[in-house]
Amino acid sequence: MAVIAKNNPNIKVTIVDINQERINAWNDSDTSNLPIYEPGLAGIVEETRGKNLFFSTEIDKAIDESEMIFISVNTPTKTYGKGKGMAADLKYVELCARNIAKVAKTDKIVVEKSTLPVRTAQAIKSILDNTGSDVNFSILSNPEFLAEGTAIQDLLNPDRVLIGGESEEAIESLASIYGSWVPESQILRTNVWSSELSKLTANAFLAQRISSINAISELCEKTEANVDEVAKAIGMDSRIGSKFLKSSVGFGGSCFQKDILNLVYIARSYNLQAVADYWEQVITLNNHQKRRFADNLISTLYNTVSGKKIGFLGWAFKKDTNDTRESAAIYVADHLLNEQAHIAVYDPKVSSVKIQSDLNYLNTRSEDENKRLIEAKDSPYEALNDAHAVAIMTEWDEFKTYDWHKIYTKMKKPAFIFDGRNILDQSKMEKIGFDYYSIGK
Ligand SMILES: NC(=O)c1ccc[n+]([C@@H]2O[C@H](COP(=O)([O-])OP(=O)(O)OC[C@H]3O[C@@H](n4cnc5c(N)ncnc54)[C@H](O)[C@@H]3O)[C@@H](O)[C@H]2O)c1
Ligand SMILES: O=c1ccn([C@@H]2O[C@H](COP(=O)(O)OP(=O)(O)O[C@H]3O[C@H](CO)[C@@H](O)[C@H](O)[C@H]3O)[C@@H](O)[C@H]2O)c(=O)[nH]1
Repeated sequence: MAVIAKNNPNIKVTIVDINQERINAWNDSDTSNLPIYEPGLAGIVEETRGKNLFFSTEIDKAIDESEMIFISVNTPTKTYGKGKGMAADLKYVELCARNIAKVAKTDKIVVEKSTLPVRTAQAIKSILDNTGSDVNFSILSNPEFLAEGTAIQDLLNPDRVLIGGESEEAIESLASIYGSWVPESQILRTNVWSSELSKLTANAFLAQRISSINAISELCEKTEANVDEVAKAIGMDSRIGSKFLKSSVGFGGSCFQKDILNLVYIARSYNLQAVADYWEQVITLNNHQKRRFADNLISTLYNTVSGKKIGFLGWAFKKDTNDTRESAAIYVADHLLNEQAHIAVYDPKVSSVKIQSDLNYLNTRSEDENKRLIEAKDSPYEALNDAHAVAIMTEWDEFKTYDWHKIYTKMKKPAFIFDGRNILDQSKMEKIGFDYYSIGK
């Protein structure tokens, strides 16, 4: 919405949320307090806020005043009832639709911006069309393809913008907003169902590439092949392409797992078992990769980490974000804590409170125990002081620039590095004296 506001000074954009604390943070005059850390975002908020970009909790007022409404609320995996652990929970989307139906007195274009199961537009339409009033609603699907950490660049230069809908007038109205900065050839129009399904499919394909290269990484470790060399060799085939082939401790983030589980659930609900089984393997392999990383660490440390200090570099699910949702670090830490390890974490953007709440959410042990076993440190050197091993969980660039000689001298010997992101130079680390382990080598 900030990027839309920046590129359309004549359009008033109001972001409304039920969460007062979040809205307050978005309105904070010190932009370092914005709730999301995303390179380039604070500058755009500063440029547009109070001019044509507004943040508020007055939801009904914003609905009343708007001609176009983007539903962008969360669609997490269900934690209860039918489809628990698989289906997307659409209650927040439905609440929005009901709120719009209740408040709207003039015609509206309603845009599905949240990631939704294919055919959700039908449910939204049914709610909006049964209000008894003569207000007309046009529903569009306009999935979001930005990746966190590069969101602003992705939005300013999107590979494509996808708009699915029936009403040509509504489609062109939304297309003209993007048209102020996106070339016309990159604005794709489809039917609603193709648009909804394309979003789930795009995420499934992207995640599948990571699970595919991660599956090969395990084979590399057995055969003296090097996964980075294999990725480079296959990526130079233009049919395969070089992007998204970086082997890692496992993908995280709020989207991939949730959207694939949702895809699997939809396939099963149509009784397409082979299709569902196929995509489910992407998640199975990802869970295996996270577990394998933790198990390797334990077995290398002479089969026990009990009472040992393990330093974690990184907690976010990828670099350049403060988002930790589904981060591999959470699951690796949980496994090591079950083995009574002590963990000290340094992440440049993640707070100690967040780390504790991520672990408490898993409900594996008491909050007090989590507090006792894992702590966040303000500097990497503190986190690694006296540690038996370093686990690199996020690929923050600054990790490469540390004084690794100094870190080595302060660690217990033998000093181990488990590089879950393959970011350090193996020969340099070995020369310093580290026992260095990475993924797929
Ligand atoms: N995060 C991403 O990078 C990304 C990228 C593409 C698509 N998506 C999709 O966008 C959607 C939102 O994701 P997110 O990461 O921003 O989630 P989020 O949980 O960070 O934010 C959702 C916000 O919606 C608010 N909300 C919930 N119900 C509301 C209501 N009835 N009225 C007003 N506000 C309400 C919540 O308070 C919260 O602040 C999801 O469907 C997700 O799959 C996210
Ligand atoms: O080669 C790679 C690329 C990514 N990752 C990991 O995969 C996860 C997801 O990364 P990324 O896709 O870059 O970030 P997200 O913000 O989760 O973005 C994905 O999910 C969004 C939400 O649906 C979509 O909009 C984006 O297009 C899609 O890339 C992270 O843990 C990465 O570290 C790898 O391990 N290897």
